[in-house]
Amino acid sequence: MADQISLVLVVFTVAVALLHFIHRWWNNHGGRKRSNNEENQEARLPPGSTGWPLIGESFSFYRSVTNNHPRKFIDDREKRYNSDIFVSHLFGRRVVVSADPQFNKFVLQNEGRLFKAQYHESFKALIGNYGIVSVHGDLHRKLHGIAVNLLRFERLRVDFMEEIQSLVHSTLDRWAEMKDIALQNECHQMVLNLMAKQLLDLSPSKETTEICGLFVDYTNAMISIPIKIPGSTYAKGIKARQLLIRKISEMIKERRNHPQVLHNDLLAKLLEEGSLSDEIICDFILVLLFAGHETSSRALTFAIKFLTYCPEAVKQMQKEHDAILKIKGVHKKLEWEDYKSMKFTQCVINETLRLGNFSLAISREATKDITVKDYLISKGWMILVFSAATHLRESSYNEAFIFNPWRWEPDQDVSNNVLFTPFGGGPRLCPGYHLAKLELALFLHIFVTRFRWEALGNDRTSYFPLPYLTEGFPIRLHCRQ
Ligand code: HEM
Repeated sequence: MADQISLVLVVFTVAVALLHFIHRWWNNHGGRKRSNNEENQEARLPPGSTGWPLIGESFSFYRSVTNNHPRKFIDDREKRYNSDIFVSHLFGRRVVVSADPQFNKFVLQNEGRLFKAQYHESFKALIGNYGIVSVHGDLHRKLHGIAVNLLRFERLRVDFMEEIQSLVHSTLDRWAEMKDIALQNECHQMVLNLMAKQLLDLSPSKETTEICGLFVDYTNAMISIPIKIPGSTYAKGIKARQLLIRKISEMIKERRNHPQVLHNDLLAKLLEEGSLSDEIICDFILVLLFAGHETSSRALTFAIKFLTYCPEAVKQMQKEHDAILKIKGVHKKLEWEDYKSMKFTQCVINETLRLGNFSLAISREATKDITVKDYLISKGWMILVFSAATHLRESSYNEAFIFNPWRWEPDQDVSNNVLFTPFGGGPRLCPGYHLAKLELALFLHIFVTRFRWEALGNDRTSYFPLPYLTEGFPIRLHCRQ
């Protein structure tokens, strides 16, 4: 027995020593030295570690972003290296992680010149050849311009204001009957219905529920291990993409065959444009559907979650919105001026976007060698623009982990705030920026004027791969009056 224990101890010690040796060798040779630069340039890489072979520092990163504290990964390394730009190795790639707001802004502004959005082939297979997020150059400029134009202020004012309110009201009628709802799922379906209506003129029906189901598979595949074997999450996502593209493509054919039937939606405007092929339109619509509902629906859920634990903010919201209702009358739809008058609501929205971090980090690839703070980032390196780190930095936001909408009262105009970038920046700045804020404001108006509510149980936040509440945030609704 003693012999066996000794043998186990020896094997264990040798294994630990071996792993330690591999770890050191990887950091000294594997991770750093594979840069295409000479020795003197290597020395100027940002500080950092490429962690363990293959897995790198993925586990520490994963633990941090799934544990309610997405800054921990950054905090630990900032302390260790005394730098907010450092090297790491995440999910199979060596990366430069940046929590430096000025450098982050520089990276996003220089998209297409010094950096480019670059995604793995498996992701591109889901997005399509012409999905706006993965195209570059002239085609990107054209598609981005079309998206900005389709979602600009004037369009929102005319085409979206009324529709959003009707859909939110009819959804909340249903919620009022249900009383207990799983808010996260419900918001997901509601925002998908909104996008389906605005993009494809589809009213809530069996078809939109089916599309929502396909989107679950599609979204899961975006964040899965990309193995395309029958039954795998990734394979299901590819299948969902095919079905979704087929649906959009059939709608395009139908519209081309029956031009006399008029539709007031974004697909109609894309067809009027006349310069895009059907394949481009299909990929474009699919990405808009995806980008437009995955982020906004989470923002709606988180806004209610944050408010739930901040009764003072709920009181102030109700005061603001009850006053608007009193002037308008209960049955009249809100107009643009009413939306613009929601001052405290804008603070709640900013704070929700800051604390919710619906786009935790944005990745880019360096297309040239770049020097920053005396560090050299070589061409081909991936850069992780960690906007959440800036949003949750104590030195920028006092008690950064506390929901405090009043912090935005002195300065609600965030357009030039380099510390606050929930919608990214530069040539890929989110074109749905204004729509998302409008959806949030109108939803909050209708929700707080119609309901009081309470949370049913405790929920935990995970930020990976997209922020979500682990229990789906079940709530009980009570009609006000
Ligand atoms: C709270 C809601 C939203 C947040 C936090 C958000 C965030 C972002 C961010 C950070 C980016 C930049 C990604 C990058 O630089 O790689 C982006 C891009 C994009 N967003 Fe949004 N978004 C939201 C809502 C929407 C909505 C409602 C739509 C459309 C209906 C939309 C459509 C897009 C599109 C098409 C892109 C790609 C732009 C490009 O690559 O040129 N987003 N979004």
